[in-house]
Amino acid sequence: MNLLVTLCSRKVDMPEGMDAENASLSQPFSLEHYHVSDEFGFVLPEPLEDLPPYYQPWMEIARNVPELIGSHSLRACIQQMPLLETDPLQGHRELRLAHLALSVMTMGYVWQEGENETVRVLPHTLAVPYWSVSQKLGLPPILTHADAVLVNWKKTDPQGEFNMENLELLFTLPGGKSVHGFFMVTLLVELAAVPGLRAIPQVINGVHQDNVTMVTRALESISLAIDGMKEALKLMHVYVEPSVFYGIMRIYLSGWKDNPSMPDGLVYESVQVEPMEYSGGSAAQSSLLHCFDELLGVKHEASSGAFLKRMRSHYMPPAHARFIQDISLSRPSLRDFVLERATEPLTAAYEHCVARLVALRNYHINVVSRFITVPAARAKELRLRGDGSEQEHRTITHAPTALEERGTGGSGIMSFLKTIRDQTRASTTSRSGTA
Ligand code: HEM
Repeated sequence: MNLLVTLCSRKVDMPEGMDAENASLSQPFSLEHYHVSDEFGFVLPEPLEDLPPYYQPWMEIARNVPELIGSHSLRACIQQMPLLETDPLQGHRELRLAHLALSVMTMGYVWQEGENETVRVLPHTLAVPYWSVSQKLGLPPILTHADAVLVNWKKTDPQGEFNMENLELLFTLPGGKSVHGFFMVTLLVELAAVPGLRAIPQVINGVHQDNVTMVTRALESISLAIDGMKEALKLMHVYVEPSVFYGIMRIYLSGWKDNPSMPDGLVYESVQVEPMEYSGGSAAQSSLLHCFDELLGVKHEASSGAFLKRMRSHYMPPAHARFIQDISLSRPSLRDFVLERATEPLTAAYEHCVARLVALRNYHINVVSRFITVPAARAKELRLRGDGSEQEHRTITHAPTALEERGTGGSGIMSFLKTIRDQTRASTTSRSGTA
């Protein structure tokens, strides 16, 4: 078999006006080629903490979004902000920090007064540079997982470990400690996956070299990494308060696509006259599970598959989307290789991987139930009966009703997540299924 993996990077579907690189090349499959770090995976290594002094007007507002929302003055501050050029921004890291700062301001601007007093127009002082930076990066002009998690961190002690006590957010949103918990636990899930990402080239190159042992070992590493992701996800229960997530934070993560509170979308002033629609931030935009799905040959059902494809095409850094794409195009596929070789350790390693992925998705469903389904039911009950503590009233009864039953994609959350879990289970090579 050819030692070289042929990678046909197709043009990733991008929103109108955005360019994606389009490369066709032949080389062994490697992470580096896709801006995936050996040490940090999809997380941006050592993100910048500040922009040049010219951008202080942005940074001062972006760093104080929760306070300015609290005093109902964020919108006024943004309207008075000077219109800054984006040409002075140098390189990928400055652009990513600028996108994050502009994203945090935008979410605050739109949702400052909750779901009933939304806006139709994002002022040009924010919309024009935001659109420009988004185009340069190939990201949408809304807060994404790539902003809120992948670049929104620093270590308190640079020599210290990656743990919750040693991680700080660069920018935050209303919700206090739970915002830190939510984004940093998600960051730890990304980091836990890194050994699994490092094993992906070994699987693909191993299949091409017809090296059963290499593929088997790499699959075992991926299983361990998926278990590590699940362990990290458990920290959500320690660091995030469900009522705060549901009642305070969630609206700031929601978008203006399929959202009844903003049925027409949002006009980006001086960018385009017609309103535009974008989905809110979600870890469905993380590249991790997309990679493992493509590697293992998980086939999603039409509607959930379409949602995931949209997340991949429009809401991830283009290099990461190409990574996923090229995993999916690699031939022979891992699944065909496993079926064809049919050796006991290889098949067991593959089945185990699928089972671990099902277990992770099952755990995630429990998390979603605790952080969305249960508080949503409680909010409904409180609205009907009017009892409950003052604290409860301050948090969950103010949650947006438009988001009650829906995910950021507007889907019925639980049936969506269970379908994806069941399709994962169905990719097993045995008839009886696993997990
Ligand atoms: C409090 C914590 C969390 C909640 C409430 C939550 C909620 C949700 C919801 C509602 C969806 C449906 C799609 C959408 O609305 O965007 C979703 C999808 C998804 N979430 Fe989470 N999530 C949480 C944490 C995480 C974390 C830490 C990860 C891992 C990086 C993650 C990974 C995913 C993935 C990959 C999907 C797409 C469905 C799938 O592939 O199984 N979530 N999540």
